Amino acid sequence: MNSLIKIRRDLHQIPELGFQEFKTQAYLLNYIQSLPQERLSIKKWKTGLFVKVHGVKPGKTIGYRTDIDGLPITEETGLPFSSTHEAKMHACGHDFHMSIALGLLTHFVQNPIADNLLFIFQPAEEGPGGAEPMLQSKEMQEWMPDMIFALHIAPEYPVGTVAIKEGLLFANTSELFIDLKGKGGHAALPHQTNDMVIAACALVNQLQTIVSRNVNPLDSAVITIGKITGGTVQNIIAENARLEGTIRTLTPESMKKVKHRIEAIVSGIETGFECVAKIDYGSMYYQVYNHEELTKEFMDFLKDDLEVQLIECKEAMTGEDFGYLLKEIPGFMFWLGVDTPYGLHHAKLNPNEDAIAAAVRIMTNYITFKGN
Ligand SMILES: CC(=O)N[C@@H](CCC[C@H](N)C(=O)O)C(=O)O
Repeated sequence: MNSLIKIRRDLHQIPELGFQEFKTQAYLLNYIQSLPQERLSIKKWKTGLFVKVHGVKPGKTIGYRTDIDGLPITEETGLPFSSTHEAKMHACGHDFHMSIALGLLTHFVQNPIADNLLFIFQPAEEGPGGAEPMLQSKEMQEWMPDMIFALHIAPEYPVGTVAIKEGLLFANTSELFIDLKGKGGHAALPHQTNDMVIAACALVNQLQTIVSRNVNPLDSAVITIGKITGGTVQNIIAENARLEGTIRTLTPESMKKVKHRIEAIVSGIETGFECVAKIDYGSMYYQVYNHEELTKEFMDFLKDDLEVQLIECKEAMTGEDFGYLLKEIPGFMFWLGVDTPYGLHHAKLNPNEDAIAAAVRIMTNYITFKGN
């Protein structure tokens, strides 16, 4: 078996949630320390890593970032190398992203280029967000790259596909948690209570009017409530309910507007249902905005590559805290085709492993071109 596929399968078996990536960090470190060390400098940052490959005649530093965390999903792929961590899964391709980064790192340790390379192994992309604090860290400030690249697997495209666009690629995101507190009581005596199951249902419905009635139809936004909890048993009226969701917008300005509307609607629910509500926006990610010139240059570079199918894609409502790095450092992210029927965040996601070698080849060529 190809060694990067073995690495991917090893990592696939040990998914860990944001800032708990202890085994993942140890695995990455163990592998990186097994490479020739002459050109390497390594710094740990929380559960992540910064790894610098010193160039032979450095003029600049090229950054490459991978995320390393998994999701709270129970895997249903039935693969022999399924997750060994209960209710956790690499269902967003971060096992692929890490293997590709290690493939690049291995290549450039063995075949150094003129410029320095900085590999960033970033925790907590799925939440609460590792990119922004990593960017602010003294470790990164000392090794700040001049440009930075990353990729994300895309189930819908065949292997060999690179899908990218200049400018906005991924949305602005904000988590959304709303706690409702009313007055519980006997199921047969509703007039003595303020039922938070009813309030939560009304709130979910009213939240849907924001996208349909407050956002310009030529703009776009998403409000998804992914989880509702409330109540205790079937014959007690619920005193508490909690909605958990996420907001996606195409601009930071629309995010402000959507939040303003959420606050107005929640305040109406408080009045209408005589309850108390608390909104918490959790973690927020800045949009992924690809640097125009570098993206165009990358696309031109790929046009001569007969093994790559280049697609100029549309922006997506997915979020990525890589956006914080792109806000400060020129660079881009692209979608990498992995050809599989189940989407990101699905318990049956099973990407085609041929995409690992394809990505390593593409990015080895591009980084070599940029760094010599
Ligand atoms: C690529 C991808 O799927 N990213 C996640 C980022 C999650 C951000 C945050 N936890 C949220 O839910 O708002 C996504 O869900 O798009």
